[in-house]
Amino acid sequence: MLLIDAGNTRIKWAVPAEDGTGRWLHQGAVARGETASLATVWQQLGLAVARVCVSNVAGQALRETLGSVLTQAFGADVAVEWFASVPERAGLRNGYANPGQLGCDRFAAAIGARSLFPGQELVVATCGTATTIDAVSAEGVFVGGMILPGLGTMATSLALSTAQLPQIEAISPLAQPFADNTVDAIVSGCIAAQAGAIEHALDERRRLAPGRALRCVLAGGAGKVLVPHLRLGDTVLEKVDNLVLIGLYAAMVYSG
Ligand SMILES: Nc1ncnc2c1ncn2[C@@H]1O[C@H](COP(=O)(O)OP(=O)(O)OP(=O)(O)O)[C@@H](O)[C@H]1O
Ligand SMILES: CC(C)(CO)[C@@H](O)C(=O)NCCC(=O)O
Ligand SMILES: [K+]
Repeated sequence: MLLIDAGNTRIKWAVPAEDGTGRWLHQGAVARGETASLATVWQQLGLAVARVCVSNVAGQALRETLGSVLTQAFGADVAVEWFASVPERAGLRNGYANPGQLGCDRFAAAIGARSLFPGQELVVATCGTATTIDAVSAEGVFVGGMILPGLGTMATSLALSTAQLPQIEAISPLAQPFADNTVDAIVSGCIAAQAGAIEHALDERRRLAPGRALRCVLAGGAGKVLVPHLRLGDTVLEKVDNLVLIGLYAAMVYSG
């Protein structure tokens, strides 16, 4: 089995072990523009892949490229499931008014979070190109969520929209919130916006589902930058890598 998380910036993939442990035998990631290089990567691993499950939020052109890369690597007979947001899957009910409108990576991430923390009240924050902060109830309902620019996207939008603000090369942890230079001030502002949105979402969820122990599941590349800045009170933080891939795996092996 091959699992693929095609995001707007990067394509992440993994091959799970067949022993049901959810351990990865192989994994990798490429920039979206390098999708074609995956054919050689996969061929060189000599994988015998019968089934592929893809979460793609990067559009139709990427879907076509990925489709032909999969055919090139594994032959025309390989069974590809294009994972989609549906009203219910793997024990998770989709609370979107129009279930198909929900990004399939968010649906997969929620299934993944629930497979790791079953029966728990969850707020799932995924920090990629966009940041999404979603509520998943203890009963297994994707309640709904928030979408905001991701950490890098926020910083880049400032550089693009202003004369004097530079593009930030790498966001490193900050010593102090009130910075004494431009780069650190941008970083501090964007981190505060991201961390503040997550804290706000947790507050709202505590208000709407009072008296329930809440877990904050944090995923995505920018998550590690945010960890030291999050004020969570008694909410337990669970930092998880590859949450979308974990969710695709859980959906593929689910037997309700
Ligand atoms: N050390 C870091 N410094 C700055 N930004 C970072 C850092 N680590 C991650 N990011 C930011 O995190 C985001 C990348 O996270 P991640 O790798 O999970 O997403 P992605 O795979 O690129 O996104 P997508 O799934 O949307 O394709 C980008 O917005 C990037 O700018
Ligand atoms: C929000 C993103 C970009 C996060 O990757 C993706 O889930 C997406 O394109 N979603 C579609 C819109 C929605 O989820 O409501
Ligand atoms: K768009």
